[in-house]
Amino acid sequence: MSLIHQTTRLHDLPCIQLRNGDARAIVALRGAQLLSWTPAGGNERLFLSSRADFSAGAAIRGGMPVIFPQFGERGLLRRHGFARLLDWSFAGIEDGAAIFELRDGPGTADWPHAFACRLSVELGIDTLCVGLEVENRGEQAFAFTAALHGYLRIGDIEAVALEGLQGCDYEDSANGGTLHRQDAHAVGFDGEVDRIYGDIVAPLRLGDGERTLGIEQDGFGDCVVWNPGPGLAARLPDLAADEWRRFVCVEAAQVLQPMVLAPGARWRGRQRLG
Ligand SMILES: O=P(O)(O)OC[C@H]1O[C@H](O)[C@H](O)[C@@H](O)[C@@H]1O
Repeated sequence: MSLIHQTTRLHDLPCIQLRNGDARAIVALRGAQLLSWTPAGGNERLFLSSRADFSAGAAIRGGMPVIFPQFGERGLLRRHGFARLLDWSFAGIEDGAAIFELRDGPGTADWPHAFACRLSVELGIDTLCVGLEVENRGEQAFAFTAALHGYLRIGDIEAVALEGLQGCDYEDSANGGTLHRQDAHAVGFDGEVDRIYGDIVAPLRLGDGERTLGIEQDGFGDCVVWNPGPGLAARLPDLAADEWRRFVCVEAAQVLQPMVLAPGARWRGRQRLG
């Protein structure tokens, strides 16, 4: 099978729809943000909020936002950086993957560096592999943090277990950044969970009692696990009541150690779901 693409619109945003056999994915040019992924013969695997704000300048709640060059509030830029808010260009299909590009320009002036980002989306029959490449095109080194902030659709949060993190240390962002070790075999979700796990090596498995999803990453050193729980969810205007029960974010991330790129250097990270 080979990857077929066509332009489309979703929520009034220009998008690229990808097909490989019966597998489908939709990527908005805004943010190069995956909004939908359906493996062949399966159901939608990404969560997109029914109250997502698709207007210009807003961050879309759901899918897979690309976070660059700043994760969260770890720097002077706006929260989670600018990459998820800007229009990327579609560069076509290369080696079986759809390629999206973002370069420095007027929308990135707050971060005074020359760079090129390439996001690759490889749609398999029942897998999805998303890669982020960052190139320093300037004369000075720069540092960045980044993440593929996927909202993974689940049946119900109560039955969810995330395996593969046992023994990993994590920063607990929901509790003042305190440091802990994951002792339990699986991460469960009982209230707000917002953690940055470091030194990820093993593949992860997200199970919701009905199906499981394998999650692998390379290049990215960390994994952010987030669900807002009922308390924080009630304060998020772009999430409907109880929608927090329908997703878990398992984000391939480079956060704890910002990546430093010398002039001309490139970094690559990717996450594989399936
Ligand atoms: O609401 P957003 O800006 O999209 O951020 C959503 C979430 O992103 C990450 O997962 C962070 O770890 C969380 O602290 C944050 O709440």
